[in-house]
Order: sequence, then C-alpha cells, then structure tokens
Amino acid sequence: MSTAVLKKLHLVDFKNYPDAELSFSSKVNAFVGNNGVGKTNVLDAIHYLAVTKSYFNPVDSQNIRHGKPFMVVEGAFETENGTDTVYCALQRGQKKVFKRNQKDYERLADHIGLFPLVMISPSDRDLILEGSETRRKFMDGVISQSDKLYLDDLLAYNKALSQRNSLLKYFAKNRKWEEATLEIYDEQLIERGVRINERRTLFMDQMKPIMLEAYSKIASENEDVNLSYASQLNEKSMKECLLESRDKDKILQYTTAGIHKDDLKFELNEYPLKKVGSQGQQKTFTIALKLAQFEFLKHVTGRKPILLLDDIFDKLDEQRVEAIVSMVNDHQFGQIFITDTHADRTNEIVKRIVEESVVFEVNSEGVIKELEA
Ligand SMILES: Nc1ncnc2c1ncn2[C@@H]1O[C@H](COP(=O)(O)OP(=O)(O)OP(=O)(O)O)[C@@H](O)[C@H]1O
Repeated sequence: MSTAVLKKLHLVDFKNYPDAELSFSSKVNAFVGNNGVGKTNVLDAIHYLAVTKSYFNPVDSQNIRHGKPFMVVEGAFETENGTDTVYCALQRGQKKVFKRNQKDYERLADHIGLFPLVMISPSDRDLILEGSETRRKFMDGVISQSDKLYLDDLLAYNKALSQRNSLLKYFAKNRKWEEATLEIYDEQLIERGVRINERRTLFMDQMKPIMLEAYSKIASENEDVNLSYASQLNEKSMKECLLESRDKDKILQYTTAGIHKDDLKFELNEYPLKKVGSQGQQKTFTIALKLAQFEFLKHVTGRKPILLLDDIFDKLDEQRVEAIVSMVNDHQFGQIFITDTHADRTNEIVKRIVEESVVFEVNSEGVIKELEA
C-alpha cells in the first residue's frame, strides 16, 4: 500500500494563526489546549491541503484571519515518490490559488483523492440530527471521490430537476399543461436517476458491513445497530415514481419523487438512532461510519487516508477509547492527527499507543509548542 503523509505545515493568517510552522510525525500527532485556542483550525488547514477547502466553512474568505488581506496554507507531503508541496493562497476578493509542486490546477477536482483524508469531528452528529440532505451530501461526497461519472450524473440530474420544477411553476401560473415538455425532463431524470440509485446501492452494500464491524469493535456490548439506504426506487422504477406523482407535482409545483428524496436510515435496536441513541452511542455510530469511509477511500485510492480525529475522546467511555487505541495499535490507520482539551488524558492515551507520537500544546495566543515525550 502506498503512503502519503504530511510532514510540514505552514500557516500565514489562516484563522487565528498569524504565522505558524510545524513538523509532524508520520504516525500520531496530538494537539492539546483549552477550548477555542485553535486546535481544530490546524486540522482544518490540513483538510484544505487535501480537499482544497475547509471542512467547516464553505466561504473561503472567512478563513482568512480577521482584518488581514490574505491567507496561505502550505504543506509538504511525503510519498513513495518523494516530496509533494501543496500551496493554497487566497487574497480577499480574488480567486483561490491552489498549486501542487508549483503548478496550478486546471480543475481543482483533479487534486481530490491524491492525498485521501477522513475527518471525524463533533459536527458529524449533524448526519444523525439533521434532514436527509446532509446524509445524501455525505454519501455523494464519498462516492464522487472515487467516481467522476457519478458527479456528472448528479449535476445533470440536479439541473434537469430544477428545470422540471421551473416548468411546473410556469404551467401552474399560465394554466396550460404540455405533458410532452415535462416528459423530456422525465427522461433525463430517469436516465441519470437510475444510474445514481445503482451506484448508491452498491456503495451502501460495500459500506454497511465495514461500518457494522467498526461499531461492534468500538462498542463491544451487544448493541444492535443498523444502517440502510432508503430510496423510492427500492420499491418501484424511477419512471413509475414520476408517473404516479405527476398529479401531485402539478398541484405542489415541484417534483416530489426521485432520488433527490433518498435517505440513509440509522437505527439502534430497531428504533431511530436520533430518538433513542445516547450521545456516546450516536458518536460511536458516526465514528464507525467515518471509519467505513476510511476503508472505502483506502480501497479506491490505494493509500491509507490521513485521519483527523477532532475531539474524538469526549463522551466516549474508557472501554470505547481503549478499543480505538487498539485499532491504532493494530496498524489499521496511517498518519493521525488528534485534538483534545485534556492534556492528561491525551498523554495517557498516547503512552498506550505503540506508534511514534508527538504531542503539541496550543496556547491562547495561538502558539504551538511540541511537548517533550
Ligand atoms: N477568520 C478568523 N480569524 C481569526 N480568528 C478566527 C477565525 N476563524 C476562527 N477563529 C478563531 O479560532 C478559534 C477557534 O478555533 P478552534 O475551533 O480551532 O478551537 P479548538 O481549540 O478546536 O477549540 P475546542 O476545544 O473548543 O474545539 C476561535 O477563537 C475563533 O475566534
């Protein structure tokens, strides 16, 4: 298996960091410090280098340090072929500059997957608590990383969907119905929707056993969790869905059936996880889901993704923490970055990790210092 690890990171006016330069271990790197000192910001900078954007804030300019004109996030990845430098810079009001080995990209999408990365963060609970769109986005994000045609299908589907919705509104306003025009869009939705549904089904068939195994490894008690893909297309064809909902669509003036209504169902003991899961159980579930994403990306990219564990130990009992430490010690992961507010807990966990590890302390001035082992 080939590797890609981040050895160096340089931040200039990225979020709360005026200027920070860091060197990392190829194995475990932990950041400790109080709330709000900027631990997660370091993980987000790493996310920038791998995925070309922030994990948390889609508005690039908001990641520039307040009151400053530009930001730079720069890193050096070590691979079996040598060192790859990645450079991301943004000046307020201008286009983001993104380079690998001093060369611009024609399409930023071409960078995705070169340095696979998985972030596990407290904000993942949105996957459980929020509406179906959040779960579809997660599923689409992971599949798109391995399948460019999937992204094309998705974009084309969404375009046809929005055109069909505009047409339904237009018809209603003008009180005229041209079924033939509607059918042009139906055909496009069917062609793309069927492929998207097939791809999602395959993806969930691959993810589910890995996710369930990861869950049972972390929560060794017998907790019966389940993950399933809910789609109207599991019951009938896309064509039937559209035909059956046509009258309803005309009244509501939007398309009520199709793969844009798909969802992922998360269950604990046959009840919705959102309703019955404790905070620790919900956290375990999202960690397991992300570890399944890790395996999926590892499989499709041939590289162990960099794993970012933001505040992962909070809300987990000692036994679950121990299970995660064992997974690290079993060499299941490559390079790992951890953040934690409890320095003692981190030091104690790091001692149990057999892999090489470095602990950094972040203080309230945003200064990062490597702690003596
Ligand atoms: N664009 C920005 N300019 C300046 N500071 C920023 C910017 N964006 C975020 N920050 C600061 O970064 C800090 C939050 O950092 P971060 O989320 O990394 O904290 P943390 O150490 O992970 O905290 P916690 O332990 O609570 O998760 C806040 O103090 C916030 O004001």
